[in-house]
Amino acid sequence: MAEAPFNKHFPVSWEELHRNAKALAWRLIDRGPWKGIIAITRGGMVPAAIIARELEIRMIDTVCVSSYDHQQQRNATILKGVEGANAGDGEGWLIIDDLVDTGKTAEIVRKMLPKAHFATVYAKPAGRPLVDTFITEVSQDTWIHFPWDIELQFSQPIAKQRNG
Ligand SMILES: O=P(O)(O)OC[C@H]1O[C@H](OP(=O)(O)OP(=O)(O)O)[C@H](O)[C@@H]1O
Ligand SMILES: O=c1[nH]c(=O)c2nc[nH]c2[nH]1
Ligand SMILES: [Mg+2]
Repeated sequence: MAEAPFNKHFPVSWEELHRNAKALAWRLIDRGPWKGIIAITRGGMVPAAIIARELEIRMIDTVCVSSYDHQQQRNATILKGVEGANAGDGEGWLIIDDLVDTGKTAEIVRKMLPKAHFATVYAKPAGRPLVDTFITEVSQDTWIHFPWDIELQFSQPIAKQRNG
């Protein structure tokens, strides 16, 4: 697939992620009770852990999907489904991911668990219709940099970045 043009960059700190995942937990608590959480690996595991702590959910399983090599999207591969969780059609279950971008990953997981509630911390417009609950929307040409993918380093002044 062609490289997506990500013109904007949206770095997220651990504190921001924690705060936003907690905000998501606040939105989800009244929609429960939940039978358990299905985290979409790997990005979904971090918000899933925070939400599980806040909602006192101890039943957690994973769906293992891989679809990006950094910013390059390729065909999604399902490495593991949810056989262990006995989640049936997903009724009463919460699916957690860090974000929806094109919505490809969400589409695949929704097919596995059509009645589950799909929640993410971030959403881009193309994926937004596939999510039941999210916290922050960013534009489609924005790349979100999660805290586990980045480290502190020198940053060019904006003027230099714009002048090339
Ligand atoms: O809406 P989409 O276009 O499908 O993109 C969203 C998915 O892409 C990222 O996962 P990725 O496949 O990069 O794997 P990772 O979570 O292991 O980093 C992200 O964590 C979402 O799961
Ligand atoms: O770290 C990430 N940031 C993103 O914006 C994104 N979109 C798809 N997959 C992604 N991973
Ligand atoms: Mg992911």
